[in-house]
Amino acid sequence: MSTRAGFVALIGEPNAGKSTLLNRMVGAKVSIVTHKVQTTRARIRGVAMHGESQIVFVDTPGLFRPRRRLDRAMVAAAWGGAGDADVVVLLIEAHRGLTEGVEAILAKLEEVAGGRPVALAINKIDRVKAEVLLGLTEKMNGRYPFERTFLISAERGHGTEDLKEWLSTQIPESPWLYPEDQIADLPMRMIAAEMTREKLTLRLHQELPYELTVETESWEEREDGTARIEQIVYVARDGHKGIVLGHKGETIKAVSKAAREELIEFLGRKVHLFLQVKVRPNWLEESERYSEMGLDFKDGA
Ligand SMILES: Nc1nc2c(ncn2[C@@H]2O[C@H](COP(=O)(O)OP(=O)(O)OP(=O)(O)O)[C@@H](O)[C@H]2O)c(=O)[nH]1
Repeated sequence: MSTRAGFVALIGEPNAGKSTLLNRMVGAKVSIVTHKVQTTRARIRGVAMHGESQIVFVDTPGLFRPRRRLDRAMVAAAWGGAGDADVVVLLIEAHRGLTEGVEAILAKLEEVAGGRPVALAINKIDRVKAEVLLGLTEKMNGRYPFERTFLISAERGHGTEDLKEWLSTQIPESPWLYPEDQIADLPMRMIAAEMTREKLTLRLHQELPYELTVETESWEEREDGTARIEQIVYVARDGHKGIVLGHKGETIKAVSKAAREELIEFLGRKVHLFLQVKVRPNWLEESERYSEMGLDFKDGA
């Protein structure tokens, strides 16, 4: 039997459940899921195997109305991801239906898809009644010629195997793009930084400064098989530093502990994690940060 390999872009509004779906189909935690919106800042890819097919997912940042420069770069990356893909999957939320945000995506979809198959996945079906799903399926298909419609619950795993199965038939015949055991092409450093950012998000909730980023400064493989990882949490203002550190450094200590535990689980070996908090007022405007995040700066104006 011949092998297949190709790219699938997941697009949708923030919070639609893209990361959850990606995690579900890839079967490993490569994307970061939290209850906050806009957590996905990078074009994270996960690789799923289905029979002889290798499906490479491009998890795009939420498509939303861009206001700031970083936001615009994120949106450009999201659409860029869709443009490069062999198949596009539009993920919407069952209980929210055809929102303004979905309307905005539909308006651009034909152009971005450029003749490539687009599937509709209605997620969070666990939150609505069957009648609602029927109505929404009809309405959406009246608006765009979707190749297929899948009714799924990414969280519970309903319908996600069918979607994966279908995707595996839509990608072209090709040698595999990644070694079978490689679950993500995202550099480990970036995954580690995202883990710390997730812990900060969970710990700080509403207090979390939006202008916050985590970078892995150094990653040293030691002879005893452990890894020594240094990360810097960048905040935009002095006042934010205190929030991230917490009283007597409690917050950053707890974050560091939680992130380290997750890293140990992920890597399956011992890790020493060191976090530092630094103020960098202009990080949002620094172009090299954008390229580190896989975002294209030139679209920002
Ligand atoms: N009830 C229900 N909740 C879900 C389902 N799938 C995802 N969620 C929840 O929806 C929220 C958003 O999920 P994410 O996977 O982070 O969404 P996302 O689209 O990646 O969001 P961004 O990264 O912000 O673009 C999380 O709280 C999930 O637990 C589902 O099938 N049912």
